[in-house]
Amino acid sequence: MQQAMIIVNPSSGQEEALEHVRQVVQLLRDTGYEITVKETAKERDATQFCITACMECYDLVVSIGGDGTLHETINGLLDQDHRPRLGVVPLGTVNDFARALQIPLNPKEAIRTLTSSRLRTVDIGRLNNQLFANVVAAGSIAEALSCVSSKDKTQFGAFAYLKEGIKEIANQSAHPMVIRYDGLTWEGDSPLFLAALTNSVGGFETLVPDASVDDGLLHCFIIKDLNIFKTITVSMSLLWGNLKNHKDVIHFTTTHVTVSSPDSVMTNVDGEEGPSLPIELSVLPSFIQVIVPEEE
Ligand SMILES: Nc1ncnc2c1ncn2[C@@H]1O[C@H](COP(=O)(O)OP(=O)(O)OP(=O)(O)O)[C@@H](O)[C@H]1O
Repeated sequence: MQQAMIIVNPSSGQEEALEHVRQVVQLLRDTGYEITVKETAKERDATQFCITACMECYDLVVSIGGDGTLHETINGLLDQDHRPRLGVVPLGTVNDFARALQIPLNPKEAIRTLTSSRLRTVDIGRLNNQLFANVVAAGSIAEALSCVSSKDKTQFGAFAYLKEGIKEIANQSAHPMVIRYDGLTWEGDSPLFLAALTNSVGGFETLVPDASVDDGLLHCFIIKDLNIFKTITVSMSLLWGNLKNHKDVIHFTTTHVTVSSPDSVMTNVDGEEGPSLPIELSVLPSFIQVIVPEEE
């Protein structure tokens, strides 16, 4: 019999997570899985549970929660020989990973998708000694994004991030950064360096429209030091899906990049606060298999 582990953050999804778990258990049991349910109580629990699933050769891990729970779950796959398939039931406010894979954002529909026979092979990123599923941002805007409240995210969606980002640029708080990739070095003041694996970043599917989950690439952006007027034009470019062509934005794709600064600069990793610079990023191509909806 195949074994599935359900990792659930009971505090996500307006406290309805446990009701969704009951449906997932029923569905997967009917499909012939033996089920283990693990509820997270604190940071890193999801990582520990996923490590157990790898060591005990589970066939499937289902992450029920927001992008934070998903991020912690995939971190259990680091340096493991056996990596279970992944199912996702998105209960967060942004759900970038589900968006990028066209997994329904409605939890009930996402649960039905778990019986799909279609798997998608997906790249994962490595940041120093941890993994990420979607995006790493560094700089003063990244710091501001970590402070976006759940209330604002629920109320304004992706625009809550835009609001904080614009406010931060208006504060003119760029940091000196040194960014090295493919034998090249960029040095200058920047309020934001961003590396995305997927086309959905902070709920914006227009930021990196051409990124795909299996292209083996980090899609990187360096925003140059901006004044208020340029901030508006950069924001418009983001919304229109052509940020990479803006003259105050440097865009490149790579498989390996390092970012450092003489200042103390924080990062944001998959929407949660990350380590401070320096960071080294790389791609782990075709790292996991994720259950996605059947093709129409
Ligand atoms: N039982 C728990 N109670 C409170 N927090 C928890 C619990 N279990 C895990 N956490 C922490 O909550 C963090 C955020 O969880 P998650 O992203 O799933 O939910 P969310 O905040 O609803 O989503 P979003 O960030 O998209 O709004 C996780 O990174 C984890 O460290």
